[in-house]
Amino acid sequence: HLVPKPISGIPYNTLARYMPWGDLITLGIHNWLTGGVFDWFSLQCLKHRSPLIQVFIPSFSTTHPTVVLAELREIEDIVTRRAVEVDRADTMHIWFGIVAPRATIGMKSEDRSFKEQRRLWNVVLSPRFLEDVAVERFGEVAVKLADLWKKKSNIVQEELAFQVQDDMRIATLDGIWKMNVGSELGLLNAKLERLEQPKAVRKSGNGKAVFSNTVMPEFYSILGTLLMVLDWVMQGISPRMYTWFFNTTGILARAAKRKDEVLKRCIAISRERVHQNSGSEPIDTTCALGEVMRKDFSLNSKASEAASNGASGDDALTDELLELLITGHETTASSISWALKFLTDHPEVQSRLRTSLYAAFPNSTLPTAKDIYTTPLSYLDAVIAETLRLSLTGPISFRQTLVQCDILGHTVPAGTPLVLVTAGPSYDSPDMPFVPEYLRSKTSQATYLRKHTQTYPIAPATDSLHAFNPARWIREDGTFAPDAVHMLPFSAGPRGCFGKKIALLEMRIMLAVLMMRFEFPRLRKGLSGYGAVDGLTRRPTCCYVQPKTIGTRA
Ligand code: HEM
Repeated sequence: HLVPKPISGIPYNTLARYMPWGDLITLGIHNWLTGGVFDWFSLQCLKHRSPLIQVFIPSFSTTHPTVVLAELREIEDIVTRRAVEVDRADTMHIWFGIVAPRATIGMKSEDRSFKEQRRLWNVVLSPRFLEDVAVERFGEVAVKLADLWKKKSNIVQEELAFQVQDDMRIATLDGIWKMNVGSELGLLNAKLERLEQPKAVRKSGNGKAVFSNTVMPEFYSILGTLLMVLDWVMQGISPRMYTWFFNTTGILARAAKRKDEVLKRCIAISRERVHQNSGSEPIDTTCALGEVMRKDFSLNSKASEAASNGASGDDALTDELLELLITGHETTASSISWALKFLTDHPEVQSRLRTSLYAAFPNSTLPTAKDIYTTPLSYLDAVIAETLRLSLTGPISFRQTLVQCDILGHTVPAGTPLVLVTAGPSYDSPDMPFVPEYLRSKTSQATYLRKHTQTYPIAPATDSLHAFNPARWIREDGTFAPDAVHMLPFSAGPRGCFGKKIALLEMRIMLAVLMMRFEFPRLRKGLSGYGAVDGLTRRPTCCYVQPKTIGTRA
């Protein structure tokens, strides 16, 4: 046999045991034919009609099979209550290690550096930072994105549609940069300026326009190279081979060097400002880095520690900052793009959303970002929840068993990689075999008893789980019901999404501003496909809009 010994009793593809690359070839073919990777894991569970299967993927482990779990209740139990047995997978460290080896995303939760970094960066999740800094920064970006689309639609006289994934990506990157670093990255500005120049439209016809390329600030291409490397390493047959290739060709080294120079300069400026003020005053509340430096300063002066090698060392800070820039823009860009697609294809939902926003903000001007953040907006929250449910932006979490443990009645050895399919058959294929209670972990059973609730998705009987219907998240009294459908789009527990609060506030502000400034008419079939490609997230391949400016509120 060419792959590790299977775990007894857990289904697997028999042929894969006799193939040098195990299941990787079929996964590769699936990816080549469909652009998907994440859904392949769900398909294997459906094929074996089991929520627990094993696959052989040498790039995840050459010594253990990879166990795939697609059962939401058990996944939630593992990520929230079994952190002593299961932690972040080594593969994540290999993948992210290529661009940010000291970033927490790849570290085990018990690592000292993980704890130190998190202690510093947790400041960005404080209610004060979210309301005073993050909301303001994303508000500025949302308005600028709307200005860009207004200009674009004026140029095409509101008669042609255009793709927006790229605009979304640069807007979310501008936003997360501003929130973290405080300065302008200038990507939306560059696009706005390009529209002032001749030949703003490269080509048009068939109901759509393609705008000319823009020369972007240097950091954009540096980050683009790092993301390309990360994408290849994550999806490639052998992460080590790609790491070697990118290292020997110098592609990675050049981008990494420039990235270090840029980010370390930002760190140095923030540190200098805090030191000049002896760290005592809340001087730099305009960005995360300022907050982190202030916290670092006070921790270090209390403990009289040197600030050079720990979490506050520049290398560690640079990697963590890069991690947040990467995880904090592509995820939200994909999710907001999916939301726009769903809303464009469901005019009745779009108009109900707009009406609810007008009711909440009856004045003729646009509400401020803070108003959008602090006002109860049930239907907007429902649209966001429904988008997250259906878009499957980050449908998989990677873990690894630290010790031998039981999963759904099977003994899984220590060191086994786990692929947790949060957005898989357990909530969109109700015909998966029922899991008897006795097979579940003790903590899962106890929680179930305590909650006394049905934890599987409960959709109204008349409504298909595949339909985009935000109303399923609205209670009879009109309030938002966050638990209407059991789902984990951000995973959960100590290693769930660090940026969940930021993502939700960003989606709220962006969608409210865009919906109050534009109508997005339904487009012809060729412009509304639902194809997707998987990279760091599941991204739509076709996301056209044809924004029509709404008069008085613009
Ligand atoms: C709609 C947008 C987003 C979605 C759907 C999403 C989803 C996820 C998921 C599924 C994970 C894996 C969790 C696990 O392994 O259990 C994750 C991790 C993470 N996310 Fe997000 N995310 C989003 C936005 C953001 C934003 C805006 C940030 C940063 C500001 C961020 C930062 C992170 C970080 C740092 C991790 C690693 C956490 C750790 O290792 O402890 N995410 N995210």
